[in-house]
Order: sequence, then C-alpha cells, then structure tokens
Amino acid sequence: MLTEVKTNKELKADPVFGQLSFDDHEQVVFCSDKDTGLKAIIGIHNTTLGPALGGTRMWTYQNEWEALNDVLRLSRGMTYKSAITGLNLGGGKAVIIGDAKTQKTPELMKKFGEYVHSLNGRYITAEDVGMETSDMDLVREVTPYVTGISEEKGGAGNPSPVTAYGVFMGMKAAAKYKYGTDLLEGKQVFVQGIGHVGEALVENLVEEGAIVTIADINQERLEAVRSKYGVTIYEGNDIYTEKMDIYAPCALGATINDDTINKLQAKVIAGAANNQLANEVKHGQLLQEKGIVYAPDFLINAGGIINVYAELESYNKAEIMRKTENIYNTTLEILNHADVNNMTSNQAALALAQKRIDTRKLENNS
Ligand SMILES: NC(=O)c1ccc[n+]([C@@H]2O[C@H](COP(=O)([O-])OP(=O)(O)OC[C@H]3O[C@@H](n4cnc5c(N)ncnc54)[C@H](O)[C@@H]3O)[C@@H](O)[C@H]2O)c1
Repeated sequence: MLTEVKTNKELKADPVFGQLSFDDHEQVVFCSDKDTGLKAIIGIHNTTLGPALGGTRMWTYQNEWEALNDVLRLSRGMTYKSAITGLNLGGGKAVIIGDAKTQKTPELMKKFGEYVHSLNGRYITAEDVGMETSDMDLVREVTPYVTGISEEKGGAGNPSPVTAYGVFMGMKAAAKYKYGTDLLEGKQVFVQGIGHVGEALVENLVEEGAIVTIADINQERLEAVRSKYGVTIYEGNDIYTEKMDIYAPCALGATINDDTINKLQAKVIAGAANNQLANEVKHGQLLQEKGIVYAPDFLINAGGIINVYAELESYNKAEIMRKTENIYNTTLEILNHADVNNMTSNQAALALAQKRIDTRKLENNS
C-alpha cells in the first residue's frame, strides 16, 4: 500500500469542519469499498427531533469536494424540512459518487446498505436523484434502516408523486400570495427537470390548465413528457431570460445564483429541487428586493418525506395526502410571517423550523 505525505500548502485547509455548510453536523461518515467501487458520504446533521432521515443521491460529481459540499448542504436541509413539517425526524443525507446509469450494481447498493446499518438507526436512508425504489429494496435486504421501499415489500412506494403534489400546493399558495388567486389556469409555468417529480408536477399543472414549458438535458424524457401531456419543450439557450409567471426548478440545486438572479423574469419560484438558492442569505434577499415570491424548497418539497415517514409511523395514504396538502397553509403562513417581520421567506421558514428544534432540545434537557 502506498501513502504520501503532503505539505500543508498542498492540502486544502479544513475540508470538513471548516466548510460553511458543515454547520454543526453531528457526524459525517466516509464509506469506501474497493470490490464494489463504492465511494459514499453520509451526513448526519441533527438528531434532536429523531433519527436523521434523508435520501441517497448518486451523481457524477466533478470531485470529492463537490460531493462533500452537496451532502452537507442536503443533510442540513433535511433537518429543517422535517422540523417545519412537524415530523419527529432529524436531518441526514447520503451521496454515492458515480454514474447511476453505469456504475450502480446490486452489490454496490447492498454494501452501501451495510454502512447505513453500521450506524444503528441514527441515519435512515431513502431514494433521491439516481435512485429507484428497487435500489431501496436491495438496501432493505441488509438493513431495516431504509424507507421508500416498494409497496410489494411493505413500503409506501415511490414518494415522487407525493413530493410533486406538495410542490403544487406550495406553488398555489405562492400564487395566491402574489396574484390574489391560487388558480394556476393560464399561468406560464416553466418546469426545469422532468424526472420523477417534475413529470408528476407537469401532470398536476396540466390538469389545472396552466401553460407548461418543460426543460431537461434528457431529450428522450422531453419527447415522452411532451407526447403524454401536450406541453411545450423549451428550445432556447437560456431559460432564465424567458418570460414566464412561475419558475419551477425540479432538477438540481443552486440555480438561483449571481448569474441567473438578475435575468429571472418569473414572479414566483416554486419547485422541488433542494437548495435552490446558491447563497441563502444573499439570494433570498435579492429575490425579495426584486418582488419575486420564493416558496422555500425545503418547505414545499416535503411530500416525499411525509410519504416515507408513513412507513415508520404506519399511517395511511389518506393521511399522507392530508399532511401534504397542508403545505399550502404552511407556505401562506410563512410568506405572511416574512412580510410582517420584514425577513425573506427562506429566513422565516428556517426560523420556524429552528424554533421547533430549540423547544425540543429544551424539553430533552429538562
Ligand atoms: N424524489 C423526491 O421525492 C424528492 C423529494 C424532495 C426533493 N427532491 C428533489 O427534487 C429534484 C428532482 O428529483 P427527482 O426525484 O425528480 O430526480 P430525477 O433524477 O428523477 O430527475 C431529475 C431530472 O433533472 C434533469 N436534469 C439534470 N440536470 C439538469 C439541467 N441542468 N437542466 C435541466 N434538467 C436537468 C435530469 O435529466 C432528470 O430528468 C432533486 O433536486 C431532488 O433532490 C426530490
């Protein structure tokens, strides 16, 4: 085995604890297995409200820094998502470095499951980008600490349609706040990313009579969704400059950034992607100044976690949908709270979530 000592200059300073996104994570676990090619990172941000639950993402990260930053940002987001949704869950997330299309094997998934199991339930996994319910079924073979498994195996099934319904509810609430009506009929909505959630959102929007344009990097999916729902495929070069009422980011995060924010034509942003604001404080504030209503991502995309939580708490589909529909009320509450207290919607949502965590911490310590 070869090892190498690097100088301080060659080593980037404070790669884990020093990252801004580290934000007091309780635990970060690096998982590696030579035989299956597994390279994964599990982030456990906070377990005050319960075990850290969050999906596993498999993605072709440019480098390990990007993967680490992603898992830290995502697991922190899960803490606030569960807190604001009223679930007794903490925040965690996992990333697997690699191409889900070519590198994901049953052996790799089971090895990953063994790492999840080694945490004894402090972290419970589920699916995220690059994962299917069948992958969670494989993980289930080696650990009980997994949700999002198929209905045949006793799970609540694919959470994506429920996530999409919650996003739809959040979008309607944001429209109500901006336009005085939550009817989306006739509204120009751009859905960026028409994967599991994006497609189901398109279905909800088309049913309501919205004018939907879709964008994706996968041409096959674009054609399939167009022919199924009769929507328009975006053919331009820069979606951010297009005239639209509502922008629904349903691909990856950080699409609201220094580059895009000044071009954005939408009056409402409501989508499924996690961590849409590249910088929560700066970009949240810029959106507010531009009069763009931002429905916080971690608030409106909670349908999926409500769905998988049902597997732990044994509640039924009707209860899942009732809780998800309530995202409408919470979004309106947050937008009004932000307005009255002169804060951004993201800050208002974070504050409400943090309050619940702080209260529980006090109870736990007393
Ligand atoms: N699945 C859920 O229940 C759930 C729950 C909460 C949050 N989310 C978040 O919602 C987003 C979508 O999740 P999903 O399950 O639909 O994932 P998915 O992998 O099924 O779909 C993502 C889609 O985005 C497309 N895409 C990737 N990069 C793109 C780009 N630059 N421009 C346009 N399209 C691009 C992909 O081709 C794919 O079709 C993710 O950010 C995920 O973390 C999902």
